[in-house]
Amino acid sequence: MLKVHNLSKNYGARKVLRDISFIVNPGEVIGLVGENGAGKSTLLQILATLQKPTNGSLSLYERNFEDKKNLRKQIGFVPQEIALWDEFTVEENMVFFEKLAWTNRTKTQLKQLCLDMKLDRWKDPVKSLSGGMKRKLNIAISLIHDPDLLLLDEPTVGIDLKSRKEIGNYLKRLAMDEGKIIVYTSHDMDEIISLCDRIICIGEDPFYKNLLEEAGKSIIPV
Ligand SMILES: Nc1ncnc2c1ncn2[C@@H]1O[C@H](COP(=O)(O)OP(=O)(O)OP(=O)(O)O)[C@@H](O)[C@H]1O
Repeated sequence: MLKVHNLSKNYGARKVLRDISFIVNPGEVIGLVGENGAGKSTLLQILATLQKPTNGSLSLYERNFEDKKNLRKQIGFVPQEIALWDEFTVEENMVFFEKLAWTNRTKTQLKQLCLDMKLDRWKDPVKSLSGGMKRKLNIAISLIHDPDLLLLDEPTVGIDLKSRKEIGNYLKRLAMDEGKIIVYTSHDMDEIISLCDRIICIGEDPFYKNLLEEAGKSIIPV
């Protein structure tokens, strides 16, 4: 279970997140929506332990977020910016990140993760991949250490519709079958509506809340 209690984040005088509290249960896919600059990436980075909140407390399965070293073993993060070794092949990238992970994986398992993400360019250098293919590889890398909490910041930008649906279904199954917690930001409301169990609306603008309520989605009050 992920618990966030009275979380705030200021950048200097700018108050980005104000007093946010919510709980996410194992097996849930949570959408994070809001206008540009609302604070979605900031919240994801705090959940990924990459930023400290100004105030508030967080825990994942009762492990406090002060315990970063152990917590990071339980968290997978796909940032907005693609972070890969361009000169290396897909295989070499997967093997490199496997060495940094805490779980040992065979090459067959690593290759299967790429195939699960609809990426079949195992022997090709990353620099020869399209933007969407690089994003698929980024998602596969985030899954290598089998995290309990998976955080994805606009992961499907540039990915074709068919692959997006397949990756979405894969993530949903991961949550349902293995109890993973998935928190996901996207500006694609159709994707959010079809993929997410519950949704957090960040920011003051009621646009997203109204739209989601009209679509009959469950909104997490923060
Ligand atoms: N490191 C930083 N230093 C100062 N201000 C920051 C920093 N990072 C983000 N901000 C500001 O915090 C606010 C929230 O930014 P954030 O990237 O979290 O928004 P977002 O909801 O993810 O936006 P988008 O939909 O455009 O990706 C913005 O006003 C941004 O300018």
